[in-house]
Amino acid sequence: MSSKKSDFGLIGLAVMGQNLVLNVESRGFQVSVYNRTTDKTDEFVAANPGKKLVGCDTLEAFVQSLALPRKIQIMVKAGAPVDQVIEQLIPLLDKDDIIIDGGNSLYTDTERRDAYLSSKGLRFIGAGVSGGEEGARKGPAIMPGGPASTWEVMKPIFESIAAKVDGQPCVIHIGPGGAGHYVKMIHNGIEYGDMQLICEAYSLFKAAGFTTDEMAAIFNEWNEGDLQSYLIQITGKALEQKDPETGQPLVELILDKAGQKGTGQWTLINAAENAVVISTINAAVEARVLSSQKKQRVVASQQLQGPKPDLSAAKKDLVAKVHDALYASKVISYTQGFDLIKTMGEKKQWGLDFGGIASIWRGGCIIRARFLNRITDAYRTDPALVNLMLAPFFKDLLNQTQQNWREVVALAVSNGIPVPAFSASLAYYDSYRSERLSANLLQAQRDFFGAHTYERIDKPEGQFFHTEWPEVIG
Ligand SMILES: NC(=O)C1=CN([C@@H]2O[C@H](COP(=O)(O)OP(=O)(O)OC[C@H]3O[C@@H](n4cnc5c(N)ncnc54)[C@H](OP(=O)(O)O)[C@@H]3O)[C@@H](O)[C@H]2O)C=CC1
Ligand SMILES: O=C(CO)[C@H](O)[C@H](O)COP(=O)(O)O
Repeated sequence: MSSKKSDFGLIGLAVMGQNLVLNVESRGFQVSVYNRTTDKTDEFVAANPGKKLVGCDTLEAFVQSLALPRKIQIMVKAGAPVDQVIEQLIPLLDKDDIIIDGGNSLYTDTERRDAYLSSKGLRFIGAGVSGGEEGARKGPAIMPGGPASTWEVMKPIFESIAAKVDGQPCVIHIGPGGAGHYVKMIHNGIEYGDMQLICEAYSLFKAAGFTTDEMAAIFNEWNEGDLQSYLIQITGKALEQKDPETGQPLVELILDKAGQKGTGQWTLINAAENAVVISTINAAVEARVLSSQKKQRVVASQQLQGPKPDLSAAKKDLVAKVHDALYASKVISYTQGFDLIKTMGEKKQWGLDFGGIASIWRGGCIIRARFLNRITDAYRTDPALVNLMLAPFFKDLLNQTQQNWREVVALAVSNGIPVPAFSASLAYYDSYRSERLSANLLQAQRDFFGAHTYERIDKPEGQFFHTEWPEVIG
């Protein structure tokens, strides 16, 4: 073991932890590592000879191997394991040591841990990390939350390991307390939306008779244009992949039951609590839920009738139309995600920098995409922007794409092809741009059955009226 104290320590050597350690080490730092199952520590260190790694079989040895103030990142399963590791660390640490939780923790857990560790004289950063295995190794996007003074201590390491776009590291101090994990949660919600929109494009192409290789070529081409993004890129690559056993496109052999670990659902709960509409993300989460009910769907497919999907007649223009439907729906999804971030940021007084958040998502993370430059510009031009759709670039884009977007949704609906995220996005757009909705009738209904009162268009706002409606129960 090196006699020099390590610059950084990491607990939790699963896929993310291992790759982050290699990333930090590659930037010139010595890193101590610990994993509950100690064989994994030994295997990891043995698999990486010649690197500045210090493998530790006990937490005591791990803590003692670190330079003061200690900087310890936890990369274990989110939830109770994080609390367990923290409890084990507390008696071993000195005042002002820093614990960083880099997992997908719920932001309210982060707030609780922040207050608890602060009461023990320790410093805490809750940092969302995105980029998967490859991002962790080569440069993730990092969303750290916690005291600004603690961020300053961590900044050199975080900035050196983060992805770079235009020379800028994909990490900024998001805000105090749980702000970092909150923004990571919304990132994941948006990730769900992006993925579902791509899957809806795929289902339309399938119904039009495109082969898997043709679809791969479409996504590869889209990745050269406005839709350029990591998720479009990997979709093209995934569609190209052949199953070694059968030679068939692998994607067509994968069971259509989506998994989820919970960050999308947390986003929905938070949106409901804050009365913010995130219908595209909502549709994406619910699409995963319905997909997972495979047995029920198989039974229903034999009992519930609908049109037989056939878009072959529309095949010629379909690629351009679906491109626009996807692009417009994606704008809506980010509009809703940023609306939620803005609402919570204001409620919690986090002082969030929306342009900065969009800018660090341009690299390293799963939702990295060319069009995040446009969101960055929109918020840098007008940090108080009420709704992203109203920024000049997005307003024009939605005007230009909407005819194709409407045609795609109409085509899907008339062919019985579920496009919940495309259609929810379009409904949001049409609702938001409606000067008058049907809520006048809804208010009448509320007043009718519950004397809930209503306002009138011909009287000042804030005056409430009640009508003695006719009795309907004899
Ligand atoms: N995988 C991904 O692409 C991404 C994951 N994340 C998040 O990063 C974190 C780590 O993810 P990932 O690398 O996938 O690993 P996992 O979420 O699969 O967690 C496995 C690690 O947690 C450790 N662990 C589990 N329970 C305990 C416990 N009670 N005490 C101590 N250690 C425990 C395991 O140790 P042992 O070996 O002993 O079982 C192992 O090191 C998670 O919060 C995840 O949500 C974030 C971005 C992307
Ligand atoms: O955090 C991530 C990327 O940023 C993970 O990849 C994400 O947790 C995957 O979520 P799910 O398993 O729910 O699809």
